[in-house]
Amino acid sequence: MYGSSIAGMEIDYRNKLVLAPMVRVGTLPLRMLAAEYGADITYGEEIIDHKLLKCERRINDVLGTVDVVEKGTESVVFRTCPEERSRVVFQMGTSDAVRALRAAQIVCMDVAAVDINMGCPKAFSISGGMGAALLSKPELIQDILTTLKRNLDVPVTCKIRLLQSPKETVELARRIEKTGVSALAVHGRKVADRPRDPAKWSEIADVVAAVSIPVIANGDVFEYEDFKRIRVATGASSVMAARGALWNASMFSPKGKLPWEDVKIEYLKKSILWDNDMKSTKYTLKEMIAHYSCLELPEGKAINKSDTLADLARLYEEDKYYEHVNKSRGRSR
Ligand SMILES: Cc1cc2nc3c(=O)[nH]c(=O)nc-3n(C[C@H](O)[C@H](O)[C@H](O)COP(=O)(O)O)c2cc1C
Repeated sequence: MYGSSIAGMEIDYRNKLVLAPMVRVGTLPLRMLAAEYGADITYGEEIIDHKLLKCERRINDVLGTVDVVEKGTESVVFRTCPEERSRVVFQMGTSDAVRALRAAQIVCMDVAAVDINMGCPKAFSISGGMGAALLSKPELIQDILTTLKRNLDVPVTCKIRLLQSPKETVELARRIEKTGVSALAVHGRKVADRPRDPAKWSEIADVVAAVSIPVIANGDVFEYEDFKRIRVATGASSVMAARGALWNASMFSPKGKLPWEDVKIEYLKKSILWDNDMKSTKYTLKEMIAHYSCLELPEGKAINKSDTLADLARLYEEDKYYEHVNKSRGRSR
């Protein structure tokens, strides 16, 4: 059912495997695929409050989805469906409590929780006072989180990076806990760290020891076994994976990883099924190929030249599936 009330319902953040928020990657197909393999909670990509405020909510009867679409256009900013309602987390970029609340109200009836990104080190985030810029503004963090917490019926959470010293990170985590958030995700890297720098699990452990809300540990979890390793090392309630899941979403499966080529095709099929944004599908496929193979080979070049999902379906000999999906949509109209 679309938008039916789950007011007051809390996600259980204990012992969960979580798909991390990833720009351009964490759209509906990857979220559904990760959940199929075993992810319990799936974050959407970060969407900036300013962008959300230009959008309206539309029911898409053809796909069976709820679409958040830029007004006056057909540009889908966020697509979700009732099947993922109990596990999808909407992540937002913001630098202002009132704006964050107005934006969150557009999506909150269709998602399980709202998360604020306090870790993005990219220039566009920092210059807008968002993402990691918030880490040095504890009063603003408090204002944003308490405003959302008081006015939304869904759980509110945030995702931070490590500060300069474990003491500073712990102080911030304690302040965040006081706002009443339901969980805190900690990416075990500092703002200046690069993805290749090892995540500091011991500094996540310091946060876990200092707060009593569930902590979601994030950083360098690539294999199913790593979920247990990071939980043992940090004591965290739950674990979040980003790049590992982007490269091979079957990492969430207790049965072990499937060959990445198979997962790639499953991802393409989900993209077709949910009529995903072509830029998101192309980017995600290219990231998989760049990791396991090479974008300079014919496959990568062909993806670059593809303009539509139909082109990709043809490239991977999934044209029959593409036609079948489109025919059945025609019938449901
Ligand atoms: C392609 C990509 C996009 C990302 N986008 C976001 C985002 O939208 N919001 C966010 O909080 N973190 C984002 N991140 C950071 C991840 O959520 C995660 O914190 C980081 O990659 C560390 O986890 P890992 O070691 O499992 O990759 C992104 C990471 C990647 C690789």
